[in-house]
Amino acid sequence: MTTNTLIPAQRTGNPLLQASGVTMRFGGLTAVKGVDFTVNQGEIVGLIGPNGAGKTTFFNCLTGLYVPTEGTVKFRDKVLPPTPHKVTDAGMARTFQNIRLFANMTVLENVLVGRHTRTKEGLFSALLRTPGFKRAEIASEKRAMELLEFTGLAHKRDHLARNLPYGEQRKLEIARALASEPGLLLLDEPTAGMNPQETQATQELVFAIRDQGIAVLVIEHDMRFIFNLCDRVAVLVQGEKLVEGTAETVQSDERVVAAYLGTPFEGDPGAEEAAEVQAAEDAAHGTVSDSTTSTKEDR
Ligand SMILES: Nc1ncnc2c1ncn2[C@@H]1O[C@H](COP(=O)(O)OP(=O)(O)OP(=O)(O)O)[C@@H](O)[C@H]1O
Repeated sequence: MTTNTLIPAQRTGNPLLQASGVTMRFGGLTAVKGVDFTVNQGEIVGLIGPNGAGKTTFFNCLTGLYVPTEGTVKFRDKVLPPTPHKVTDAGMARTFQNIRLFANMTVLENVLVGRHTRTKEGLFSALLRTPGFKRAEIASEKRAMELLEFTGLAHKRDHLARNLPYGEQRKLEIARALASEPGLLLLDEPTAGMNPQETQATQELVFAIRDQGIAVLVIEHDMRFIFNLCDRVAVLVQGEKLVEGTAETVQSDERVVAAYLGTPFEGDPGAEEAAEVQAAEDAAHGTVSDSTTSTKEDR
């Protein structure tokens, strides 16, 4: 991976993204409830939680896809504009849970599309192919090639996106997001469907991105990936932030284990269920068994 083409890291630790009291309701359902959340410059932060916990909804609130029902999201101390396009202009870029590439465009063209927020030339100069437009076009292509080298895709520049293997499509999504020169990159399940080698490569890529001074916020179900990668992890459960801290803090928190696995079992596995079945059978046959009186508290 070539990393020397990008700007060196400036890791100051200042707040970059600040969400305060973010709530998102869909009709009667509150998907995200009063979440406070910060990403500092130079950090890799993870957002985890069981299925349906509200992670993607929260992401969508951060990236302008949804306007939160309550609360504010600030990026570099300014309240974020409420549309994805303006959020990208402001310096936040994202990838999606389901890959969204232009399948029939080449790898290079996909990255060039990602550059459009950073080029000032308008439609008029593009149609007339003014000198200014040509200069901007050359600069854009140079930058796009740097990003393809950085993500290890330079040799595939002329391949159609749809012909790339799955892992490379995910990398291309990241290259395209980086093309908007973000200060913060948001990754929604970047390793979904990847094999262990691809997951490892993604981990290295995310570290390299952070080393270029870009903060990263990542949603992921792969716990090993998250705990290896992140400086800090926040856990959402039923729309609320349950715990936030280092990998060690989160891993050792019993509430997190309970949220993922259900309440920890006490007693003999299956004993309570067996007692219920026995009681039902006894009731059906008009008999009484000792097991009917056995409860978890008794044991
Ligand atoms: N557009 C929507 N309209 C109505 N309900 C929604 C909408 N989007 C999400 N929800 C609901 O909000 C809750 C949170 O969903 P969300 O997709 O944010 O969870 P998640 O943590 O990202 O889940 P997963 O890990 O399965 O992707 C769920 O109950 C979901 O059904």
